[in-house]
Amino acid sequence: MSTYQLTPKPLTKEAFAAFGDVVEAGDVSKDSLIMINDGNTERYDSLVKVELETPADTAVINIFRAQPRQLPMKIEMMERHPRGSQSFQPLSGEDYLVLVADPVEELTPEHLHLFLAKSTQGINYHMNTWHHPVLGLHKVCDFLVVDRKGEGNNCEEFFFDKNLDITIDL
Ligand SMILES: NC(=O)N[C@@H](O)C(=O)O
Ligand code: NI
Repeated sequence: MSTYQLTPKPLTKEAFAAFGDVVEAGDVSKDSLIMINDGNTERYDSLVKVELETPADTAVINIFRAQPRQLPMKIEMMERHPRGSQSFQPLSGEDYLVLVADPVEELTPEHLHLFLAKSTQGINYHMNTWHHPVLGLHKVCDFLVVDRKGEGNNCEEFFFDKNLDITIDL
């Protein structure tokens, strides 16, 4: 049995850029920030473009209510959405984990990248980015999820060899 233990890096725009976007107010380029509502409100505008495979697809807004993961946690699979992007915005005030992988067809533990996202940071997986299903921590957490609805299968899964012992922890 080969053992791999991953601990997270802090989530930053730069570190996550190959996999998607970090969605947060405050640290954005000046042209994203628009004052609206007669100066009452800061609009952090168009931080992410929702990716949809065809014009017939629709972007939908969901809420995922995730049970907290028990750590250390064994990682058995990854998934990707080939027909659209998927974003997660935390609603419950808790940090969470984000596990992504390099764009290869046969994943090995070396392709995995684990990030710790702050409770103020959302993420957007670019279309077809390998990721683990939502990894909420500490308590039941809600996430606002924007992703693609349309024809065809939009979820491909990869299962690691059962002889691999891959675990994530804080
Ligand atoms: N299956 C589903 O909608 N959830 C996953 O895509 C996920 O990333 O959590
Ligand atoms: Ni997903």
